[in-house]
Amino acid sequence: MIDVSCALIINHYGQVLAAQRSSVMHLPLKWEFPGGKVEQNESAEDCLIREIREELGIEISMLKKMTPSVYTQGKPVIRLIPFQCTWVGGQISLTEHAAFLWVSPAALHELDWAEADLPVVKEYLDSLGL
Ligand SMILES: Nc1nc2c([nH]c(=O)n2[C@H]2C[C@H](O)[C@@H](COP(=O)(O)OP(=O)(O)OP(=O)(O)O)O2)c(=O)[nH]1
Repeated sequence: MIDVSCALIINHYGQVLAAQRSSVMHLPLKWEFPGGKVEQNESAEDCLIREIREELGIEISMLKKMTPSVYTQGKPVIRLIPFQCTWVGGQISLTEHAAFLWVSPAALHELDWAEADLPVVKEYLDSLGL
């Protein structure tokens, strides 16, 4: 099983950043929360700060850890570790993804999410009473 940290980056309007995997990545064109694999001797939080710098070029601050979800259908099995975050600096510039969107919570269900992200979307909507 590999640990993957991911970020629900929430802006001042309450919108959440969704990132679309590129056509050359595994799970092409699926939407996900940006992040990546936790390296050896790295915390999930440090991984996320590093990955968001690499993939989006911005600085984030952690707000809250959410419930990890384990996705067993793929290989390797993935444990997705989500964090709610705020954007604290820098300008978004994509290095790996095809696109990004700021999505209002009510519209999150409209995107074609990677399977492992669906429980994360649900937990976030539940926490808002949606
Ligand atoms: N980053 C991220 N990965 C996800 C999500 N949902 C999901 O199933 N995954 C999967 C896709 C990939 O198989 C794996 C993460 O790999 P990755 O390729 O994005 O991470 P990485 O940048 O560390 O990988 P690498 O290219 O450096 O090896 O987790 C998600 O919301 N965010």
